[in-house]
Amino acid sequence: MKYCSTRGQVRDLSFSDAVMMGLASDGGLLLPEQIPQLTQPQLESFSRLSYTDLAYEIISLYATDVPAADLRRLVNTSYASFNHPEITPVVKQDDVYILELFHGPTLAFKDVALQFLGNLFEYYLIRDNRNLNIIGATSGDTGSAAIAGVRGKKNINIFILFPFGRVSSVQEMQMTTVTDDNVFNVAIDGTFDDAQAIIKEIFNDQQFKQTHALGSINSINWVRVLAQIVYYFYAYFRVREQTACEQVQFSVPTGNFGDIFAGYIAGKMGLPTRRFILATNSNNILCRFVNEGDYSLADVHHSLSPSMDIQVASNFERYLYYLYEGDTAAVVTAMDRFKKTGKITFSAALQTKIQQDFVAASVDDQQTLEQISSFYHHTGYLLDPHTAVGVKAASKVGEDVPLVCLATAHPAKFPEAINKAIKDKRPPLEIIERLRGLPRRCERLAADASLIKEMVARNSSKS
Ligand SMILES: Cc1ncc(COP(=O)(O)O)c(C=O)c1O
Ligand SMILES: N[C@@H](CCOP(=O)(O)O)C(=O)O
Repeated sequence: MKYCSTRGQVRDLSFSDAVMMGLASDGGLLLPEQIPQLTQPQLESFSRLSYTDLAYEIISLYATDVPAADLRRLVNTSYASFNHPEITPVVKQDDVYILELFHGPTLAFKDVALQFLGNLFEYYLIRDNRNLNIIGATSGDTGSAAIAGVRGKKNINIFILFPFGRVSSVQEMQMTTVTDDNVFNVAIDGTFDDAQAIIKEIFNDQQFKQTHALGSINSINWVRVLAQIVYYFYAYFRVREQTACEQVQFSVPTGNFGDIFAGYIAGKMGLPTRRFILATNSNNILCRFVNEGDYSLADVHHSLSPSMDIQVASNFERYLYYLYEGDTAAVVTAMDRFKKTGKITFSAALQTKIQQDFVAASVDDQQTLEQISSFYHHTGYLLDPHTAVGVKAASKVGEDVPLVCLATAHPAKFPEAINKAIKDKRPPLEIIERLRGLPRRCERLAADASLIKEMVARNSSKS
């Protein structure tokens, strides 16, 4: 399998080179040159596999230059850190299938890919005897999952930027209580979008990137998307066992468009699914894109589902590549226009195509709180605010097939929102309680790429 950029200037990369390149050197995002199509017998044989075996089979279709025995070991090691034997179990609550993606070390879906990516990085670094400086942006969950994926690993430094005061207290504690020498937490004065823009700006300085051996853990990195494809298949097989359904529908709470894009790729591989439900909070740029063909920037709102407080959705560019049928010049024109004007509009014909892939709804904070509360009182099951956005959106635009809602985080990560939804309800968890009172390390900086570069340069030789 070879990889190419959405912007057309990079092609023919191996999987390993794509992993290490992160952001494509022409400023685009990397994608596989073809998407493998699963045959019916393959689907049937995959349906009987455990999560880790399924992950191995799917990842091996894309990671074609990693020797089979090494890949199997990497996959097995990555999912051994999960606290549920099924890794991503599906539980039925009322008439909704909840795909629980929060059984990893930091209690969010990010662990599914970042445990694997951390191990993959370590594998390459040992093999090639080199160092890596990871830089990443987080609105709360990617940061702690990435840190958990690489902490204690030799030859790696990690620098994580998060928006000051905009992540939940638990998310901040999960990051800043990791005081290992190779972990650098930076609270920036700005939004997640500012943090992500800084990361892309630094990656686009090719000389700095080479000199300091930069690596990416955000969904900029194809591996993030790849590892997330697996659980869409896993969930479909579990629901099919219970319902004998031909198709399911997934509702995906969305911010950076990475998770739902993984589902979209699964669909292209042959997953029997209806249109994906794209669920946003009040930061609804993606919802407007689907419903009105209007992808235009607005201010970032601070919501009760803070990990989705995003306007500039990184993986949107990957979807554009398919929407424009691989026309990289059209992708470049659209991305340039967005950079200059903050807006891309889509013709009626393109809107029809978009609406064949997605339906969308946006859910405000009040509706999120009501959804958490009503679901809890009806079923006894506590939804985190992001998951609640997905469940509520599905009630607005879902179709008449079994519904799988992605539970992207554990409610214990968002005590403020839970407490607002259900008076006096606190979902304490031992692994979080243990962090309280631990020493913390975090630097606060202005949202300025040059300050982050200085920090990386100052520390990069220490790995
Ligand atoms: C808990 C949670 N749910 C949903 C999302 C949205 O996922 P994506 O950014 O891949 O669209 C995020 C952040 O990315 C998150 O942390
Ligand atoms: N919601 C994310 C934002 C970063 O997205 P990513 O999927 O590109 O890493 C977070 O929790 O940090």
